[in-house]
Amino acid sequence: MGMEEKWAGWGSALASAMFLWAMFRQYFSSILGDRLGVHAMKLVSFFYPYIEITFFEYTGQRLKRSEAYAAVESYLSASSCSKHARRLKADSDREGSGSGSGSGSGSGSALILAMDDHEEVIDSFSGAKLYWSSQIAPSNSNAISFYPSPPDRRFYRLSFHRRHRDLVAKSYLRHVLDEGKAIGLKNRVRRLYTNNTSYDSYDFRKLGWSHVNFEHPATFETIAMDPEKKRDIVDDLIAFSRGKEFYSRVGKPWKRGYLLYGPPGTGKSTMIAAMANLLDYDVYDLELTAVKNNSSLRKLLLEISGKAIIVLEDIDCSLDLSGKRKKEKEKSEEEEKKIGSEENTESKVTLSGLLNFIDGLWSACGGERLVVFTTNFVEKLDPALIRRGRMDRHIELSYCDFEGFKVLARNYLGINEHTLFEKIQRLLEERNITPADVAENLMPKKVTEVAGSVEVCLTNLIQALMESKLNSAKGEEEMLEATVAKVVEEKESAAPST
Ligand SMILES: Nc1ncnc2c1ncn2[C@@H]1O[C@H](COP(=O)(O)OP(=O)(O)OP(=O)(O)O)[C@@H](O)[C@H]1O
Ligand SMILES: [Mg+2]
Repeated sequence: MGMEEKWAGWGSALASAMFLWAMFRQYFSSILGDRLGVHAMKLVSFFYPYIEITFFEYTGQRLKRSEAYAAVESYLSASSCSKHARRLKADSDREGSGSGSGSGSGSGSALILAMDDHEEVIDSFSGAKLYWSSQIAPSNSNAISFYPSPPDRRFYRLSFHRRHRDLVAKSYLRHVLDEGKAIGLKNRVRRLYTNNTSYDSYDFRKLGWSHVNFEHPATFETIAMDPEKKRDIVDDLIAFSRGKEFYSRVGKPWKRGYLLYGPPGTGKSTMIAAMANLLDYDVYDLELTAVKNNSSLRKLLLEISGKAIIVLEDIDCSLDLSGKRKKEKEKSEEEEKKIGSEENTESKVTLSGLLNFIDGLWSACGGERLVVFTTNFVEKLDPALIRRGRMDRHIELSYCDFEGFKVLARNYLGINEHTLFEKIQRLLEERNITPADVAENLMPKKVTEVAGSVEVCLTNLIQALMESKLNSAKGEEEMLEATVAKVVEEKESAAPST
């Protein structure tokens, strides 16, 4: 009798035994049944001495992709065992894992190869053979429903002989997870995320964030600002990114808040990009007006990984957060009445929801995150929102000074000095011009402009400076505006109400 026939014989005998067991269990007492169950399992394990471990892609309430699954995926994509896989999936930018890459070229466009569904590979570790398969379990919802049926569940299954149990539990799994995480981190393509307009609670694959690869070239070297201030910010950021132990020692979640404020065009958004490039973090650009309510905001927060900068741009315009919390309460009571009306698609995120997002209990999930607010009008913000501890650093980005100009001249024109610098320095001391305007004037306007282009650019800048507002004149203008506003307000409040 051949080996295959022998196995087939055993297989059918086992199947008959299982069938008889099922019949038996149905008709005899549970106590007897349970005892027999133990013996039946022993019998099965005698003929099938393999142990299986399953790693599902989404676990628990499916809020978050499993880190173990992502690590296994990266490990299998990069490990030598996957070279024997016949069917692979190729993608240049897959969801969530920062997975291992098989091959590819160019930053951000690495082609990621992973085992296709129902593919099997064999790994070996300390003399043991480990069998990995990637599988997909179809959703078993047959009910006809108005909502989309739950999606299929992907998982990896590891099988090994029971004699390797200790080896797998004590060292192999640790090895896979550590290697997988390291590979994932190394091949990570940094991403810029933005939140979708609605969070689909019926399909967890429609996650709250969509992304593109993050490709902003800004660095701290190219930012025009006071060099000492710049050094201070860079040091602070680096200390934060290395501060895991410090934060756990002092009992603080590993996160830090930055408030960047200043007039338009002074480099707030550019600084966020430079921060991401310095620390190698992903950027989550949160559009608050697209978040339905506080609970959606929490779900979004849960999907944010570590090593991330959460950005809320123009926070003063995002929501009506400027009012005091009392006003906010009145407003939300009013809005609560509107709940249920279909036309009411406005965001119902409240100030307290946002405060919880920044430093509530949930905010500690994930770790290693920066929260950055930007605004043009810092005075409009509720003090609770920007108090130290929430926004740990307040950084003012202001009009271009001579030091800033020198950085831009070096970046744009490749020069460290010029005879026109003195005049420009004098003008910069007298007048307000944003770094964005300086940069625009230093940009060559023609492709062919080579000889004399430095003079042309610097003369353009001098011209722009002459046309810009005087510092003092601006100050006076602002004071005048403020006084007029105050008088009007006083008059209105003094007028008898009708
Ligand atoms: N400090 C700076 N250093 C270098 N370049 C700058 C700086 N500030 C502005 N720029 C240039 O000006 C452009 C606009 O700057 P940016 O978008 O960062 O301004 P912002 O402060 O975010 O403005 P807004 O308040 O309108 O959002 C950038 O593309 C950048 O090239
Ligand atoms: Mg901006």
